[in-house]
Amino acid sequence: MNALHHLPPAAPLIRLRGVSRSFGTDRGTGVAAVRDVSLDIGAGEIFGIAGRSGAGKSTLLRLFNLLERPDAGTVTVDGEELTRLGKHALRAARQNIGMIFQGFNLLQNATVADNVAFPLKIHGGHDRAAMARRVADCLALVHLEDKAQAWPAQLSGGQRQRVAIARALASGPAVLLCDEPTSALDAETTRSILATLADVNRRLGVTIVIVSHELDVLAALCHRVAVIEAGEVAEIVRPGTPHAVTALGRELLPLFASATREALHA
Ligand SMILES: Nc1ncnc2c1ncn2[C@@H]1O[C@H](COP(=O)(O)OP(=O)(O)OP(=O)(O)O)[C@@H](O)[C@H]1O
Repeated sequence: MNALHHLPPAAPLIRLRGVSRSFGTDRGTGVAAVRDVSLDIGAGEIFGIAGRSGAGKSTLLRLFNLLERPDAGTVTVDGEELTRLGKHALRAARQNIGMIFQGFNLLQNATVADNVAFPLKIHGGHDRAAMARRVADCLALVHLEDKAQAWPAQLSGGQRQRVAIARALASGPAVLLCDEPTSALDAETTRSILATLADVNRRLGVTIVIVSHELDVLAALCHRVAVIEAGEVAEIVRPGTPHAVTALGRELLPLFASATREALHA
């Protein structure tokens, strides 16, 4: 189904047009992981990506910042068509797109503060005082001011993911991509990470795209959720959708009424 039926009314911050990505096609055993996906995601939206294992969720997410290069189609973020950019310009454009992962991906040999400062150091242009202020602001946003000098190994899983969120926000991105951000966490910690993401969205206006196999996580946090089947957008559901056409969509709909969602969107 073509997702253009579900465009948000405002000008989209993220626009995918006819995006496809296959793996291993040269050997004739190719997997079409993402097939001709067109999507618009509005500024300030929290957009979920659901799907069974192997449906193409992570590949689709990695196309948003060109961690995966599409074989066909265009990806535009905040007015910049990423698929047209050369290496140097793409690196600059990626400062506008933060990302967090299931495994946190922190530097183990660096303090919390140095982890958060890392993207700022890489891209340069910040003096020490400005960098220190930015790191402090980002750590305050995720309530970890007191852990600046701690090492990742001294933190809980939830605290590590909050450091990863602070690091992803350090360069002031318009977009935060989240790949299974709570899958390594217990239920209570998951709720606290969802609260942090909702807070980041509300306070900073950051547009969030989140992949999760946990439907309750997506239903609690997202304004809309795309259901991916065999690399295609099978449908897009949101609270108030009268009925869903996919099995996952039908599982999602009642979950939109959860207490966690009410708390996050109060
Ligand atoms: N680097 C790669 N090389 C070859 N095949 C790949 C690669 N990455 C993904 N695939 C294949 O593409 C398809 C989609 O994978 P993807 O990881 O995007 O799915 P997913 O929905 O995120 O799955 P899961 O929920 O299990 O993580 C799968 O068949 C997978 O095996």
